[in-house]
Amino acid sequence: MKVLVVGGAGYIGSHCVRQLIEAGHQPVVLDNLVYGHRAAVDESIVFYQEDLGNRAAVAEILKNEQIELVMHFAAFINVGESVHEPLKYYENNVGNTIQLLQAMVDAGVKKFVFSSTCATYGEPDKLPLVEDLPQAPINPYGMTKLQVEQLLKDLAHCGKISSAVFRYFNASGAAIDGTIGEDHSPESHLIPLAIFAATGQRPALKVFGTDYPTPDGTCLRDYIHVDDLSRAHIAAFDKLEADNTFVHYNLGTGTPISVKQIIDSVEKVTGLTVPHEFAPRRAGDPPALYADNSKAREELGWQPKYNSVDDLIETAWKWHKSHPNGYASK
Ligand SMILES: NC(=O)c1ccc[n+]([C@@H]2O[C@H](COP(=O)([O-])OP(=O)(O)OC[C@H]3O[C@@H](n4cnc5c(N)ncnc54)[C@H](O)[C@@H]3O)[C@@H](O)[C@H]2O)c1
Ligand SMILES: O=c1ccn([C@@H]2O[C@H](COP(=O)(O)OP(=O)(O)O[C@H]3O[C@H](CO)[C@H](O)[C@H](O)[C@H]3O)[C@@H](O)[C@H]2O)c(=O)[nH]1
Repeated sequence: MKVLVVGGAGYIGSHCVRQLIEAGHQPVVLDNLVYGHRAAVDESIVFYQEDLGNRAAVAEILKNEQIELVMHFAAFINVGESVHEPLKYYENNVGNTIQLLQAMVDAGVKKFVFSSTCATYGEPDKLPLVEDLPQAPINPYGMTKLQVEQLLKDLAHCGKISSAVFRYFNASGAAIDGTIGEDHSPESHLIPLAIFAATGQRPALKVFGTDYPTPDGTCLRDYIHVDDLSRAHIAAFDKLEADNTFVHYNLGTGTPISVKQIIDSVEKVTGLTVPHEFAPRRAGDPPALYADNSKAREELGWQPKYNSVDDLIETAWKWHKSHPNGYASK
């Protein structure tokens, strides 16, 4: 299948490009490089430095490249920033996505895979999270993703575009060979920050909240390896053959892991100490988020390969050790 990977120079998109090639597909990447890295995508891959909101240019690319399916990873992803700059988030995550979908309709491309998030569930009453729980995001970032999900349902209903939507839990880890990995700027995610604290590249890690109603008082999350995410996306391609399709899946391991457990694991894997200090809760953090992933297992025949957080952190460590300054290390 010839696939346009929008946001393919970003963290998750670049890993998916690799998995697409391994699975025998032909990826073409579109990214405006506002946050992505050209070096995250092999030079042999056709690369368009373009904004997804440029409907005419994207339609042209879709037609010229004879694209059959679009995978959409491009978005602004910082929850805290979305609270202070909602327009920036609605403009890119919703407005530009509408332009992309319009371009697909213009070019007659009908298959779409979308990166959504567990943030669409807000603060759930029940755990683990199953897909049919109510979606009530508590921040603009989550709301932009929920709005696109709704639009995709409507587009499936009228037969214009069939979609597979994936609600990711905490995307983590790096390619097994350590050649590509996570390089967000600014970095806000726990695992890279814990590693940077261990190596002395950053100050002590702040543990946001130690008084949560969890076994050790710190937040519980579900850390899922980027390659496991990518494999689930590819497993859903068959579902998109039929018109009027809208399928949606949680992607997590199903195992809750606390912030303290992540610190312990980083110390074990790196052999270094993670200097850390206790800090107040971070606004908008639910105490616990972890997936019931049985729907993806049953319907896609998918299962995560990385069920041990040590194995997952091992891959992140291999990347950070060999690229202490991310892609700028090259
Ligand atoms: N990282 C996580 O833990 C996580 C969790 C849940 C959902 N997601 C979703 O997964 C997707 C990928 O996340 P990521 O961590 O890889 O983010 P990322 O920032 O590393 O990648 C996003 C890519 O999109 C590109 N981009 C942004 N706006 C663009 C535009 N207008 N035109 C063209 N390119 C544009 C950026 O340059 C970047 O390369 C996002 O949609 C995010 O909301 C991520
Ligand atoms: O310096 C830090 C950073 C994080 N944490 C804690 O570590 C856990 C994980 O935090 P991350 O920022 O790594 O991830 P989030 O769970 O906040 O965010 C994830 O889920 C969000 C939805 O809620 C978005 O989708 C986001 O892109 C995705 O990474 C949270 O309990 C957070 O409070 C710390 O204690 N210290």
